[in-house]
Amino acid sequence: MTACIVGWAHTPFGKLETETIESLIIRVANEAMDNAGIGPDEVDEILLGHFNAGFSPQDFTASLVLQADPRLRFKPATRVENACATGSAAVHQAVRAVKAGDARVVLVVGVEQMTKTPGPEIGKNLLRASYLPEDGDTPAGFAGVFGKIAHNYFQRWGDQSDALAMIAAKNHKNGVENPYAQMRKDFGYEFCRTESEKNPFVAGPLKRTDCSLVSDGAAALVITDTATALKMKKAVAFRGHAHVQDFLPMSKRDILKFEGCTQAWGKALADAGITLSDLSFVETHDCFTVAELIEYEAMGLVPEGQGARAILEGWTQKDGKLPVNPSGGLKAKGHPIGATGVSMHVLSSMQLMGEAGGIQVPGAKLAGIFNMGGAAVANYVSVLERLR
Ligand SMILES: CC(=O)CC(=O)SCCNC(=O)CCNC(=O)[C@H](O)C(C)(C)COP(=O)(O)OP(=O)(O)OC[C@H]1O[C@@H](n2cnc3c(N)ncnc32)[C@H](O)[C@@H]1OP(=O)(O)O
Repeated sequence: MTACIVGWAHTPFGKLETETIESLIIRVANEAMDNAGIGPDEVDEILLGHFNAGFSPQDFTASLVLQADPRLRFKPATRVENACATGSAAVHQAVRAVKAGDARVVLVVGVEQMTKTPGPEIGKNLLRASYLPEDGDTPAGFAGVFGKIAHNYFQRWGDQSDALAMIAAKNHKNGVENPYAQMRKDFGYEFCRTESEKNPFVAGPLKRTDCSLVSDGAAALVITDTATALKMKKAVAFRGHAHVQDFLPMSKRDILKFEGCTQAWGKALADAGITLSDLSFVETHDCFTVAELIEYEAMGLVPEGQGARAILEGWTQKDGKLPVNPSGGLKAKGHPIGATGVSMHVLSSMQLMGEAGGIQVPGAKLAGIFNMGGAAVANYVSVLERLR
C-alpha cells in the first residue's frame, strides 16, 4: 500500500504583512480540506511543519491547526522539525502514518513567517540549523556556510561563476510564471553574473542573486491511503520516498559531495523502481545556486565535479531533458522554511494533474523532489506519480 496526495493549498510567498502564523495555518488547512473534498471529521491526524528557531515568539504551534475548524479539536496534532527540510519531514511522517495503517486521512501544514524578524536576527536564527561549535559565528548567516562551500568547490573544481549565474537566471525566469512566487522578475544571465550595487557579493563567491529569499508563507496537503484516494477527485501517489540523515558537523564529511542527498535519491528511485531519466522534472533545494549545482551531481545527473555541464548544456532548463525547478525554486518562489517542502509537493502534484498553469511541464508523468535541511544533513526525496 502506498499513500496519495488528494488535496492541497498554497498561499502566495513573500512579505505577508497582514498575516500571522495562525492566520496562515488556518487559511491553508481549510483550503486543503476543501480542495480534497473532505470534512474535518474525516481527518485522523495533523502534522505541522514549522522550523521557527526564533522567527515567531509562539514555539508550541501544532494546536493552532485545530483552530481551522472546531471539528478538528481532540485530533492528534504534532509539530515536526528538521531544519530547512521541515516541510518534507512532516509530509514523510504523514506517508508513514498512512502506510502503517495508523491513519486513513492526514492533514499536513507547513508554515513560516520570517520577514517580521529584523535583518541581523534572520541570519542568526537560520544558523541554528548549522553545527554551532563550528559555524555559529559565520558572518552572513547560512549564506556564509554556503559561501564557504562554494569557495571550496571553486578551489577543487575551478571557477563556476558562469554556471551559478545561469542557475540563478533559469530559476528567476521560471518564477515569472508562478503565481505563488515572491519574486516574479526575469533578471537575465548578465545581471546575475555581474557584481553591482543591486547584486553585491554576500558571502564568498555568492552574490545576492545566488541566494534564496527571506519569506513568509504556508502550504498544506491532504494525504490518504490509495483505496480512499481512488474514490476522490484526484490522486497523486508516493511511488517512492526516502529520508537519509547525515552528521551535522561539516568537518566529519566531504561537504562538496552531499552524500546524504545521493543516498536519498538512490533509495527513493529504487523504491519507485525507476531511474533518474524516467523523471519528467525535479523540484530541488536551491537554497543557494551552488547547492543546486552540487545536487545535479548528487542526484546522478552528471559525475562529480561536472555539475556545471547540466546547466551550461541546457539540460535543466524548462525545455531541457530534465527540467529542474520549473516553479522558480527557492530562489524565485521564496523559502519560508517550514512551508518549503510542503510547497514542493503541492506544486509537483499540480504539475502531474496538468493544473500548473504557466509553469506546467508538458506531459509531466513522474516528479522528483529533493528537500534538504542544513548543508545536506536532512535529505528527503519523494517520487510522485498521478494515479487518477
Ligand atoms: C538552513 C537550512 O537548513 C538549509 C537552507 O535552506 S539555508 C537557506 C536559508 N535561507 C537563507 O539563508 C536566506 C538567504 N537570503 C538572505 O539572507 C537575503 O535574501 C540576502 C542576504 C541575500 C539579501 O538580503 P538584503 O541584502 O537584506 O536585501 P534587502 O535589503 O532585503 O533587499 C534589497 C533588494 O534586493 C532584493 N533581494 C533581496 N534578497 C534577494 C535575493 N535572495 N535574490 C534576489 N534579490 C533579492 C530585494 O527585493 C530588494 O530589491 P529592490 O531594491 O529592487 O527593492
